[in-house]
Amino acid sequence: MSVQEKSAAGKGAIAGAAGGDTIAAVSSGRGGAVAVIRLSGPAAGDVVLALAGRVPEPRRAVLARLRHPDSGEPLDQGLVLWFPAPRSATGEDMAELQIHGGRAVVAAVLGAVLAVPGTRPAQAGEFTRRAFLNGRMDLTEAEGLADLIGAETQAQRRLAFSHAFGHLGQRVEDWRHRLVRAMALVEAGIDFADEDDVPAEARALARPEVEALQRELAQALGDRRGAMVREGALIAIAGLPNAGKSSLINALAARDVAIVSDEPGTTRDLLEVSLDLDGHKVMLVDTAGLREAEGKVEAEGIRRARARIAEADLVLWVHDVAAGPAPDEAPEMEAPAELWLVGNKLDRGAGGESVAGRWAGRSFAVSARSGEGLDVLTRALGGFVTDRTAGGEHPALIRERHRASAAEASAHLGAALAGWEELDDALLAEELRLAARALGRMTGAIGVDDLLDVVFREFCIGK
Ligand SMILES: Nc1nc2c(ncn2[C@@H]2O[C@H](COP(=O)(O)OP(=O)(O)OP(=O)(O)O)[C@@H](O)[C@H]2O)c(=O)[nH]1
Repeated sequence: MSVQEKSAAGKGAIAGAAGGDTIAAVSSGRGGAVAVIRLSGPAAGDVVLALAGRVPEPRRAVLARLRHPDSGEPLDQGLVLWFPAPRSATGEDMAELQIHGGRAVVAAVLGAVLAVPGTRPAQAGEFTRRAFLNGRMDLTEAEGLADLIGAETQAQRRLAFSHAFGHLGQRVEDWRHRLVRAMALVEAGIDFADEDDVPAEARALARPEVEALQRELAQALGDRRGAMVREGALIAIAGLPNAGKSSLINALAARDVAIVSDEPGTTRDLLEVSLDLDGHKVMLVDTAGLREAEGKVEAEGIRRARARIAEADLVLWVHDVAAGPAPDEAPEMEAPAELWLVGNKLDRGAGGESVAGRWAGRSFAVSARSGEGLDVLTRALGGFVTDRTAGGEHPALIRERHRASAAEASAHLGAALAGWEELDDALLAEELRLAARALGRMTGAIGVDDLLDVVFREFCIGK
């Protein structure tokens, strides 16, 4: 079979879901010794034939000299891989050229690839978009892949990995299938309305399943672990002016990121630093000293600080041990999720005294200046994030998009359950259908054209 015939056969199998162009891009990062050029689309085989002189056996790396298709000039020697449709990452004919990573080599080979008719440069995320359109992955897997590529910490990598390889998608599809079964039962009431005993019985059978789904959705919505791993646990550093908040952040971040000065009220705005703490992403937020503001700017800083403290997973209340005994509790604060006391400036005062009351077991003594006590605090922070993100199954919902879909589904299930006895069959079935639709949008099984640009623009070119 010629390459063209092979390509045509492959294209038939995938019903041309992503259009007829063949896309090409450098998929490896800059500056490596080896560069990878990927191709996807019906002309991928033509390109390999034109540059390498032959198309290798599927999925076998073959060393080949690559020439310009027009001039015949040798450009480089490298490995060529051929993945005919539909067993390829995108579901289309694909090829990969592994060549030397030099700038001129890459430019020459990519130029030669794009000289073959029917090829064009790929847009960001276009390979993955084609994989989605050809049914090789669902939308949550595509998002997981974006997160896997962007993962900065090991916890993010682990979460993204399970997400990229179907964990979330399977759970959502399971919910949706159960919901569709419940809906079929309710609809049986519509179809057999003239048979007296069917409607009531079918409804009664569907109800426990809908209740169970509602419970599972509520539990998934209440689980913040996914967001905490992906976006980082938010740790706010609060305290009176001059307590050493900025110095503590600098010491924890081991770099000078916050302005440190001995003039109270220096931190007028919020400064956020992202850290990798024991493999977990943590966002440290330096908040303006909470006190009666002297100026408008400082007042605004304090307002923002309070808002951020209210959303924090943990607040470290920094206290200057040289300024007197630790307060019994943090002054002027709405109760945050969790509050620890950090007695700072240990180098200047006693300070290490045990603290009772609400701080017991959650107080630390450090010196941001000398570094004393910081190792204990850092370990405790790592332990806090590990505790909050570990355990049980992988979180079901990771992004805001997932939460919004799940919340929408849950609202429809709530409406269905609230009206279970009164609603007529058609209205009840409609609530269940809308809930199933909201879940379907999460995996991309249903009506997501409007979402694709948003999801795939996160990717880099070549992925
Ligand atoms: N001796 C000593 N001085 C410290 C320590 N930490 C901070 N300081 C000093 O305390 C002063 C205030 O420190 P900052 O880090 O700016 O305090 P802040 O809480 O961020 O202050 P505001 O921005 O005004 O709210 C500076 O002069 C620091 O050098 C410490 O551990 N020991």
